[in-house]
Amino acid sequence: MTPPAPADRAGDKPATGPTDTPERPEAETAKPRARGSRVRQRVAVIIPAKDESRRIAATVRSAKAIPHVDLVLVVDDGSEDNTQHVAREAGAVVVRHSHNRGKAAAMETGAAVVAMRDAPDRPARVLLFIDGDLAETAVNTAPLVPPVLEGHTDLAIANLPPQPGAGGRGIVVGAARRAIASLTGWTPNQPLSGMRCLTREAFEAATPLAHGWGVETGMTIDLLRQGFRVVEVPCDLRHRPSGGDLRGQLHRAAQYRDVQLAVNARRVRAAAGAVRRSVSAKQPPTHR
Ligand SMILES: O=c1ccn([C@@H]2O[C@H](COP(=O)(O)OP(=O)(O)O)[C@@H](O)[C@H]2O)c(=O)[nH]1
Ligand SMILES: O=C(O)[C@@H](COP(=O)(O)O)O[C@H]1O[C@H](CO)[C@@H](O)[C@H](O)[C@H]1O
Repeated sequence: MTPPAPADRAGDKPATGPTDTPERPEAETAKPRARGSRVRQRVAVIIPAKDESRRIAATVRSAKAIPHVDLVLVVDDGSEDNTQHVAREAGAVVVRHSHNRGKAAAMETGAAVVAMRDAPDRPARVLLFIDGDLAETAVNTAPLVPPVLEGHTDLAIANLPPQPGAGGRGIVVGAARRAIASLTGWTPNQPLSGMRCLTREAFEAATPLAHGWGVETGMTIDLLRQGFRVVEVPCDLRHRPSGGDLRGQLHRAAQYRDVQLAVNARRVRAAAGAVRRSVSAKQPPTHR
C-alpha cells in the first residue's frame, strides 16, 4: 500500500457533512456502493459501558430517537453497578462481559453481536458507536449517520463543543492528533472522539482494534491508510468530562499509554511495509 496523500484523504472538518474526497488508488479503494443499495439500510447504535448506571437509561432512550436506528445495543463491560439492568429496562439489547476488558473489546463484541442480528437478505447495518455517558444529548449524534448512509464517507466522527468542567491540558489529544497527522497527512480536530459512525466494511478493515483507549486513534489511522474516507461532523454533545483531579489525571495517563501503544504498533507496521515495498521494487524481473 502506498502512503496516503496528505490532508485531502479526509474531509476537513465540514460544517454539516463531508467535503469532497478525491479518487482513491484502485488497490486501496473501499468500493463505493450505489446509493440505491443503501436505501433499506439500518443503523445499530453500540454503547460500550462500564459502570454507567446513572446515565445509561437516558443515553439509550435518546439513542433510540436517532433516525434509521432499529437496534440499540449496550455492551456492559464488566460493570460493578447496575448498568446492564438499567439499560435493558430502558429498551436496549444488552450483552455483558463477565469481567472488564476495556472499551475497544466492548466495541468489538458489540459489532459481532450486531452482525449476528443483521438480516442475510439486507445490507449490513451501519454502526454508530457512542459513549454511555451522553445522556439526553445522545440523539445529537444523528448528524453522523446521513453522510455514511448516503455513501459520502466511510467514517464520520463527532466534533464536540468544549465541555464544561473538563480539566485536560490537551496533552493526550495533542499527541493523538500529531500521530494521526504524521501517519496519514490528516489533522483531526478531536482525535479521541468516541462518537463515530461507520460502514461494516470500514469496521472490518479497522479490526483488530487497538486496545483500550487507543481504539479511536488506531481506527482513524488504519482506515485512512487503507484509503477509506473520514470526516468530522459537529455534534452538540455533553459527556461526563474528566476533571483535573487525581482520578482525571489517572484516566489521561491510561489514555496516553494506550494511544502511544496504538501509534507505535502502526509506525512499526508502516516502516515494515515501506521496507517490503522497497525490497520488491529492487527485485529483478523473473524470466521463464
Ligand atoms: O473499561 C472500560 C472503560 C470505559 N468504557 C466505556 O467507554 C466509554 C468511554 O469512556 P469514558 O466516558 O470514561 O471516557 P472518555 O471518553 O470520557 O475519556 C463509556 O461509555 C464507558 O462506560 C468501557 O466500555 N470499558
Ligand atoms: O480527558 C480529557 O480531558 C481528554 C484527554 O486529556 P488531555 O486534555 O489531552 O490532557 O480527553 C477527553 O476530551 C477530549 C476532548 O474533548 C475528548 O475527545 C475525549 O473523548 C475525552 O476522553
